[in-house]
Amino acid sequence: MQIKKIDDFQWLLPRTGSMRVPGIIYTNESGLNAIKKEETFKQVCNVASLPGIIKASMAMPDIHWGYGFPIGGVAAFDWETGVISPGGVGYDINCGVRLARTNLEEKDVRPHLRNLINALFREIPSGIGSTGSLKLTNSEEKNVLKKGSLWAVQQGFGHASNLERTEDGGCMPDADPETLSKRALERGKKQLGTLGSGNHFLEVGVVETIFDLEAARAYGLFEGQVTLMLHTGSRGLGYQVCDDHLAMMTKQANKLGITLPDRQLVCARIQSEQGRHYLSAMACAANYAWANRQILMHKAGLVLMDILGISPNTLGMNLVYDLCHNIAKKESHIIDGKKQIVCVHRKGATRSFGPGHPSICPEYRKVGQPILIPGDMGTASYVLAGTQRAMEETFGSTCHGAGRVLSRKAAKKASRGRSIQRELEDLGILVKWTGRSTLAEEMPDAYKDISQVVDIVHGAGLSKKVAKLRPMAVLKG
Ligand SMILES: Nc1nc2c(ncn2[C@@H]2O[C@H](COP(=O)(O)O)[C@@H](O)[C@H]2O)c(=O)[nH]1
Ligand SMILES: [Mn+2]
Ligand SMILES: [Mn+2]
Repeated sequence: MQIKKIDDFQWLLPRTGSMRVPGIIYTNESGLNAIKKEETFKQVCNVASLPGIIKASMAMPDIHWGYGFPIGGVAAFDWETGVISPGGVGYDINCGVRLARTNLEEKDVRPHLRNLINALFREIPSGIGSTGSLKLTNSEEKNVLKKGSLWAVQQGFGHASNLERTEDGGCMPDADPETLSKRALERGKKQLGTLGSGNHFLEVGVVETIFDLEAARAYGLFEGQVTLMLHTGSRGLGYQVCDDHLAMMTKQANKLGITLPDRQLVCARIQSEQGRHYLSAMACAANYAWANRQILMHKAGLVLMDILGISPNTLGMNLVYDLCHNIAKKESHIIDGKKQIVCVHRKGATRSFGPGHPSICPEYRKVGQPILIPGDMGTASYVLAGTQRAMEETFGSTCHGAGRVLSRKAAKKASRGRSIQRELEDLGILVKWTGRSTLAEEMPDAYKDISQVVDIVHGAGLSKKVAKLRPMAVLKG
């Protein structure tokens, strides 16, 4: 497959065959070598062949293979003529990250760390298929699906001020619970307030370095500060929505009038009944995920206060931001000098809206929206800020994590004969986990070097480095 260097951070996959637009990969020379080129480039090119795609099929430096669309992929489709694809959103609809800051410093927490991680492990249900203490009635579940984070706040989980620090206020419009299958609703009733499995985590961290003082001040971050980072999504409900709609769209794939290069790219016109049906169900799952993260972060704050024996004022917990990295959104962007309404698919990619964007809350608007980039449980995570350049080049998007370099199977093999827990403890990081293979599959070597990935999006101007966080204690699914 042909690839041409555009500059130090951008590579072009020129149009060939059925591609309607070119592919663009954001990475550098060494990042390019780390990508499994055949399978991932092919996925970028396949996405470029879908109807209504605008500008380019893009990939961020954390790119790796995904179902149909690559993880780390960004693609925008014209709202009138384009398509929506469940594989372009992913199975875990609105999987995302939220970060809370506290008034505490490492020295306040370090002596209690073992008790803290044990208590978090007790209080936050985790693992595949885990169920929570919240058992929803049918009508309560429908309210969750319609209201998202607001529902959680109304039940006493967190504060109303959290909403404006959540992407889209923690609620996508047009969420109609009647679009969900019985099975999806059934799965959702028992799983609200649970972390999930494997890659999902709750992490106690500390701000190690500040790169951009003005943005860090706006976000309320300072060196030595203790933070809580949460990564989870819409659990079995979101999975079921994706699965249901893949099956429905596959049945009616002939309606699209094109031959798909890969069956996993199955999609529907945005302006079709099927397209609208999926978007409404996706919005329900997105709202469920926001409520889930709102509940879990509140619970984590209660555990911190209990273990440290401190008051809410001493803890001073405040949401920095909450973002989704598996979503399709109706957005307005300037394309070739003209405003255009598009459906931006970000699958393993994060919104990166720059300074002045009206959707950013007033405290952050001057510096751009916060972006939360988890790395891995043994290295680091980053806080970045959105940029104008991202608005111009990538429909306001950047990377979402380090991205895997080892498959789960390869990671398990590479961990044989090692104690990942001990390796992490030697670095001062405590870890508790639920799944039998989680620690091996999720070990730091399974992921790309987060600092390199972040240096690429910073160098490419898609987002700006604000702060680096170091993990202290990690709860994994
Ligand atoms: N700080 C931590 N980051 C982690 C951990 N496990 C995974 N990760 C990073 O999160 C992203 C999430 O990507 P997804 O596609 O799996 O949703 C992943 O790429 C890693 O970089 C962790 O325990 N702590
Ligand atoms: Mn997820
Ligand atoms: Mn995720």
